[in-house]
Amino acid sequence: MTDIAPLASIATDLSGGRTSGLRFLDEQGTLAIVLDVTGLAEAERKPLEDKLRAGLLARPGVAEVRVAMTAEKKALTIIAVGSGKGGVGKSTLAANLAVALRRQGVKVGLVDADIYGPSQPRLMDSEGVKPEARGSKLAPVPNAYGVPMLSTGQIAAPGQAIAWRGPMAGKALEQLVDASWGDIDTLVVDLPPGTGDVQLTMIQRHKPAGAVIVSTPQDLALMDATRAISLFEQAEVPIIGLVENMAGYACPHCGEVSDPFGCGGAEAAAQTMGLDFLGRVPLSMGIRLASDGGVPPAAGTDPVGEPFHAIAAKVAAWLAARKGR
Ligand SMILES: Nc1ncnc2c1ncn2[C@@H]1O[C@H](COP(=O)(O)OP(=O)(O)OP(=O)(O)O)[C@@H](O)[C@H]1O
Repeated sequence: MTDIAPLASIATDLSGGRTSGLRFLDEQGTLAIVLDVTGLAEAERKPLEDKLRAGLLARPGVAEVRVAMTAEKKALTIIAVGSGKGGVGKSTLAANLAVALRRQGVKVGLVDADIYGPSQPRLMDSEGVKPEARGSKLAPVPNAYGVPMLSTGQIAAPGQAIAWRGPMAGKALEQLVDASWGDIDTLVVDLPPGTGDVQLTMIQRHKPAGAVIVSTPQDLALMDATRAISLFEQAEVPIIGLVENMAGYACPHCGEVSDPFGCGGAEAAAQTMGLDFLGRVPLSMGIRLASDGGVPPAAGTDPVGEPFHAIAAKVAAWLAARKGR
């Protein structure tokens, strides 16, 4: 019988210490081995498995190698992006936050759980692309911005998701969050506006690490935002901070800055509530045009992307501080 110890040592070397449980299953030289692929991207796993198998098969007495791949189910850090009401730019912020975090080195994915208006496929330039199944799980759709994404818009027929209630919405969210995310460790989740079923499922089942709340500056939007904030606070989900969107409009012709929705309301509200203010994104034609064209402003070098980078830097610092705790 071939000696196991030298084979185990070869396997350790070939896999960078990821193998265990090496044993012969029969007298004919069938070898079984466990390969821990935790933290490896999907594309890295197969080559490693092949290398290990080839290395072992090259040894005398080994006729077949059965590799069992295992991976620890890692807990994803979820950042929920919410708003009190629709149309305040929550999806725009979620997309750009994800892209900007990626640029800052965070391994981030994006989940579009906005069943009333899934807009991430458009924002991330992957409209019409359906996610494939990887085993029993969905494989996130890649894009040019390095932020794999899954959207309710990709798993439901157009207009169908809006009718989802409680269990259906919960199941959809489950599929999106519990997908085959590979080496992604942080998920930005674009929630529907308000405080409905999806928010409750998100909070109860997937416990976000923190929430970013988006509001426009006017009082009514801020009142709605306050409701979204209290939902998270009641569930003990920390509020990472508040973002003021569509604040201040610079006229493309004369350059004069006006404030159609007011300005500074969200910052003042954050102060009153004892929350961090993450930043202000101006109302800008550039942001609207780039977003509708499937190019998140944070992906380019145009100055319109800068506010998103500043906000993402604060969120990244929050994530780093949380890790250090
Ligand atoms: N700062 C901005 N400047 C200009 N246009 C913006 C800005 N933020 C968002 N928009 C535009 O406003 C519209 C609504 O934005 P978005 O879809 O992000 O809002 P939302 O809060 O996610 O809405 P919903 O809840 O309906 O999904 C989009 O056309 C978007 O391009």
